[in-house]
Amino acid sequence: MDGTTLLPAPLPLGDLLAQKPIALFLDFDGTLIEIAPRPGDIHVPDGLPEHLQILGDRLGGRLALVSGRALDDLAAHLGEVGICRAGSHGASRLLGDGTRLGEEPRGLADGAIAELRAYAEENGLFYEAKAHGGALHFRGQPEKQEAALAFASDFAGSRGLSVTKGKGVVELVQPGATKAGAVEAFMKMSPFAGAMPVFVGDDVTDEDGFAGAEKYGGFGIAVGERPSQRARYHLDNVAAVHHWLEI
Ligand SMILES: O=P(O)(O)OC[C@H]1O[C@H](O[C@H]2O[C@H](CO)[C@@H](O)[C@H](O)[C@H]2O)[C@H](O)[C@@H](O)[C@@H]1O
Repeated sequence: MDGTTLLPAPLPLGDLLAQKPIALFLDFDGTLIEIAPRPGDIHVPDGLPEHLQILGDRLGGRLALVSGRALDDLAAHLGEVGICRAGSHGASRLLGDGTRLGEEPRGLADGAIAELRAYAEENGLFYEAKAHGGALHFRGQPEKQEAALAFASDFAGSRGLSVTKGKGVVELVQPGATKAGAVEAFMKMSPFAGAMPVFVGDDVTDEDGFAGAEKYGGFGIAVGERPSQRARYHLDNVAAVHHWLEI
């Protein structure tokens, strides 16, 4: 057994809500939807956007999606849901009514994008262009992970970028964007302020979200098999998350 599977399941959401106001932060891939071979292949379950809207109302508006995807990518899959959301690993934020919260992250220079695309093409990887950076996907080809990471580290070092790792992916992003930053930005404002934050996520970058929730007196819930360093609770998979959310 690993560290994550030893973690207990959280109290049912209804019991938590009966105790105190909760602010809920939800990761997207691997948490609300199943992982697919490529970013564009995901299947969004019927009714998910509507269920999230109802959940947001139940939480008095204290619900935010916090994804590594860019916001327009999220919108392409979910539509313009009327709940708070942060994309690009937290760097890009919208309130429920679509008002932008904070500055938009800078994208990569054209030359950098061309180099990343060329590396992906030469090495049989999938390149995902993002508003704030770029991602090299090696899902299904674990033997390519080490070289992709080494390339990304060199590339980032010479251009003042940061590297983030995820499931079958390494990403190059502008420094400073973390899911903790997104939690913090929302927790400083109404209706989130004063509530207990709970962050639910499955991947490495969600550890920042768990830390952000802890900073404001809350906790993280790790999803799936990846051992978590910070989460206090655990849910087995996407279906268990939906069940816990009662959606
Ligand atoms: O923070 P998240 O909402 O979980 O986003 C993390 C990354 O998700 C996507 O990649 C992951 O899901 C893909 C589809 O299931 C999968 O093919 C890939 O291997 C995973 O890493 C997305 O493409 C990335 O941009 C997000 O950063």
